[in-house]
Amino acid sequence: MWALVCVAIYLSLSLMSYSPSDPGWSYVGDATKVTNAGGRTGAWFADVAFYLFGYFAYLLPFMVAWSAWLIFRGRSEDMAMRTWMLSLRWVGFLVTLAAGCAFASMHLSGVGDVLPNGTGGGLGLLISQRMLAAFNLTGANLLLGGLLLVSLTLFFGISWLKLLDTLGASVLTGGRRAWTLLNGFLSPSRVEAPLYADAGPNGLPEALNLIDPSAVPDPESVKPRAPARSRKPSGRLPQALQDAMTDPVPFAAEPEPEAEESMTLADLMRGQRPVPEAAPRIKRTVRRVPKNPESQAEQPELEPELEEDVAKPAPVAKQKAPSRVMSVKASGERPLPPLELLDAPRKSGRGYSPEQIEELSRHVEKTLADFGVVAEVVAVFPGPVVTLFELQLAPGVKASKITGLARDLARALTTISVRVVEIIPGKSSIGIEIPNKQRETVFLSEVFGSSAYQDAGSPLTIGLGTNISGAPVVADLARMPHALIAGTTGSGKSVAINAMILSLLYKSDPDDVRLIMVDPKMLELSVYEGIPHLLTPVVTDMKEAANALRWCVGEMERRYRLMSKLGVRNIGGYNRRVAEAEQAGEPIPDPTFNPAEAPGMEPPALTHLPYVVVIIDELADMMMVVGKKVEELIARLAQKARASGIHLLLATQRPSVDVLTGLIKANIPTRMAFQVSSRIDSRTILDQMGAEQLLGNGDMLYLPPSGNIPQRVHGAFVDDHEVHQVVDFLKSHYGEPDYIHDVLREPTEMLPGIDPEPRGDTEDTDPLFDEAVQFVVESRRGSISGVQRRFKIGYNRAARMVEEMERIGIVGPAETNGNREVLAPPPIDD
Ligand SMILES: Nc1ncnc2c1ncn2[C@@H]1O[C@H](COP(=O)(O)OP(=O)(O)OP(=O)(O)O)[C@@H](O)[C@H]1O
Repeated sequence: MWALVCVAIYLSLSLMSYSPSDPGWSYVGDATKVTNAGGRTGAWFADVAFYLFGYFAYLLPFMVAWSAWLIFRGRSEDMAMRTWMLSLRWVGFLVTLAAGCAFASMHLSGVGDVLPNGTGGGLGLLISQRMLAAFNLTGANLLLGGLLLVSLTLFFGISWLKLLDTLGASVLTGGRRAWTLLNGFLSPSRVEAPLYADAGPNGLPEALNLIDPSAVPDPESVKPRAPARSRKPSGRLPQALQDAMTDPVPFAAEPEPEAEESMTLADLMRGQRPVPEAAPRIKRTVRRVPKNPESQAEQPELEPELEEDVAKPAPVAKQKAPSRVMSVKASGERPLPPLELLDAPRKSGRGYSPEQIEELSRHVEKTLADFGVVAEVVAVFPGPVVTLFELQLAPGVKASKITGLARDLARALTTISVRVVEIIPGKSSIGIEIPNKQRETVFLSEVFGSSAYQDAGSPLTIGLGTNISGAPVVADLARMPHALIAGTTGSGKSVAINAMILSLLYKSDPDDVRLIMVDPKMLELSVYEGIPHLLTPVVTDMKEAANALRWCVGEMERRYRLMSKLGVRNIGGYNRRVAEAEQAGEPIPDPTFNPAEAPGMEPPALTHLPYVVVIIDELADMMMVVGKKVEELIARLAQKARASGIHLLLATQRPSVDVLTGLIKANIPTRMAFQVSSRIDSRTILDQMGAEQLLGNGDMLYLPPSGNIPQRVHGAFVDDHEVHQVVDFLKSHYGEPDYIHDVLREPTEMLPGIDPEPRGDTEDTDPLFDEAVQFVVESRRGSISGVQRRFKIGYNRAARMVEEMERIGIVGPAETNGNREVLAPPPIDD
C-alpha cells in the first residue's frame, strides 16, 4: 500500500514539474537537460500522460493513491471480493477519464495550449470528434454527461441521492441557523426560554401530554432527546404530537442541527418511495418506544404465531402492583410471593440513538453492497439486546446468500455475531439481528409484572424473557407439554431454569403444582430444598432419579385410569368434576379402590390432583449413570403425560446425539436452544441452524410446539439472592413440605411396558439403534425389511431393533403385511 502511495506522489511531482522542453515521448529535445522533478522517466511519463489525457493526466496519480486507500480499507475482506471491488473502481476511473477528456476537448479547448494535444489530450480529441460527428453537440453532451455520472458512481462509490441529501440538509441547517440568529436578534427573551416553554407537569410539552403516557416510555429520556425524535413524524402518531415534534420554535434556544438536518430531505424522499404493504413502517422507522402500544400492535407480525402470549411490554411504572389478586389464592389463606422479592428492573437507557440507527442502516446496506448484495433497510426495530434490521432484497437475491454472509457481515460490522432471519412471517423482507453495543438485562420482575404473565390463567405459566423488541414472552408449559433446554456451559440454562421455576412458584400454590427436581450437579437446584411445592427432596442420586421417573410413569397410569373411570379427557376436567362433587357435598369415591386389598374399608374420596413438573438439570449425567433406561422412561412420559398433568423440563449442556437421542427428540417438540459452539449442535437441538449465532447470557432460540420457526428470546435474569428470598418467603408462609416418600423408592410392582431393571438389550447395545429410530420416525415406515435395507444389516439385527422399538412404544405391533404403524410423532422439519 505504501509503495502505491509513493508511486502516486512521484507521478504527481512528475506531472506538476512537466516542461514541454524536456526530452520525452513526443519531443526529443536536449537529451542532457532535464528539469522534471521525476528525472528523465518522470519527464517521459508526464509527456505521455499529458499527450494522451491532457489535464486529466492528474487523475492517474490520484487513481493510484485511491487504489492504495481501497486496498487498505478492504483489508478485512476476502481476496476475491477485494479484487472485484478494485476492478470496478478501475472501470469507473477509465470511463471517467475518457468522458472527462472528451468533455474537456469539446468545451475547454483554449485552456491547455501548453499541452501537446490540448486540454483533453489525444483521447479527448478522438472521442469528442467521433461523438460530435455522430450525435451533434447536444447529443454528445447528454451522452457524455450520463456516462460521467455513471462512471463517477463506480469510481468513488458515491450515492447521488446521499449527496443531494447532504446538500439539502446543509442548506436547511444554514437556513435554521440564520433563523435562530435572526430570531435571537429580534427577541432576545426567547433565547432564555426553557426548552419546552409550554411544558406540562412531567416536563413534556403540553402536546406530548395529550397522548397516553405509556406511549412515551421514559419522559426523562424524551425530554433531552426531543429534537432528535422530531426527525421522524411517523404518521401514526397523534397530530398534536407530530406538531410538537416538528415545531421549530421550542428548539430555537438549543438547536441540534445534526439531528434536524439529516431528516428532512431524506425523509421526504423515503415518504415518496413505495413501501411494501407488509411493512407499513416508514423506512428506518426507529421504534425507540418499545412500550408504545401502537408499535406493539404491529410488532407481533415479526413473530411467528405462537402458542404463548407475547404481550405488550408493560412499563415498570405500570406493572400491576404485586398483585393482590394474584398473590392471594382464590381460597384465600396462603399468599403467593410478592413481586418485591425480585429485583426491580433497571434500564441503562443507552440504546442506539436515531442517528446511530440511521448510520448503522447505511453501514449495513453498504457492507452488503461490498459483498455484492443489493438490499435496502426498510425498517429497524431496536430491542434491549439486539436491533433487527429488516431488509428488502433486490429481485433475484437469495436470502440464503445473506445467511452465508453472516460471519463476514459480523466481521465487517465489528460485532460478535449477526443472525439472519430468512423468513419474517407475513413480510417479503428478511431480517438481520445485530447485537447492541450496550446490552440491557431483562429482569424477571419485568416479565412477571407484565399483563401477559399476570393475566395468564394456566397454573403452568412460565415467563421466559422478552422477544427482540422487548415484549415479554410467556408460555404455557401445559401446552408445550415438555421442553428440552440445551446450550453450552455458561450460556444461561440454569438461570433460565430458575426463571421457569420461579414462574411456577409465583403463579401456583402447592395444591396446584408439585415439583420433582433432579440435580446431578448437586449445586443448581439445592437452593429449593424445603419449599412446599416439592414432591420429594431435591434428587441428587441418579438411581433415585430413575425411581422418580418410574413413579411418574406409575402415577401417569393411575391418573389415566381415574380419568377414564370419570369419563374426562384431562386433568383439568378431572379436577373440575372432583371440585363440583365436593361442593355438592357428594365426594366421589375412588373408583379404582380394590376392597380385597383393604377389607372392611370404605373407598377413599377422590381429591384434587396437582400438576407435576419434573425438572432435570443435567440429562447427560443422568443418562451416563442410569443408561438408556432413562430414555425409555422419558419417552414413555413424554408420549402420554400431557393429559395426566405430568410435564418434563430437561436441560443439558451436551447437545449431542447420544443425549438428545432420536427417541427423546421425537417425543419432545418444544426446544430452547441457548448459545452453542457449532451449527451441528444447533441442528441437534433445534433441527436447524441458528443457535451458534446467539450471544450467550440467556440469549435463546425458542422453538414452540406448534411451529418450526424458532423465536429469539432474551432470557430473564434472576440472581441467586432473588431465588433465596422467594424460597424463604415460601418456607415461612407454608411450613414444611408434604413429601411423598414413595417417589424415590424402588418400585414394588412392575409397570406395564417398563422393565424394572435395565436388561442390556438392543437399545443399550446396538450402536445403530438411535439412527434406526430416527429413520423409522422420519420415514414413517416401521417395517423390518425397511430398516434392513436402509442400514444394510442382517434380518435378525433389524428385527431385534424393530421389536425393541415396539417394546418402548415407537412402533405398533406388526400388521399382516409386516408393516407397523409408527406411533412416535414425526420430527419437526428443518
Ligand atoms: N438472562 C440472563 N441475563 C444476563 N446474564 C445472564 C442471563 N443468564 C445467564 N447470565 C449470565 O451467564 C452466567 C452463566 O449462566 P448459567 O449459570 O445459567 O449458565 P449455564 O448454561 O447453566 O452453565 P452451566 O451449564 O455451566 O451451569 C450467569 O452467571 C450470568 O452472569
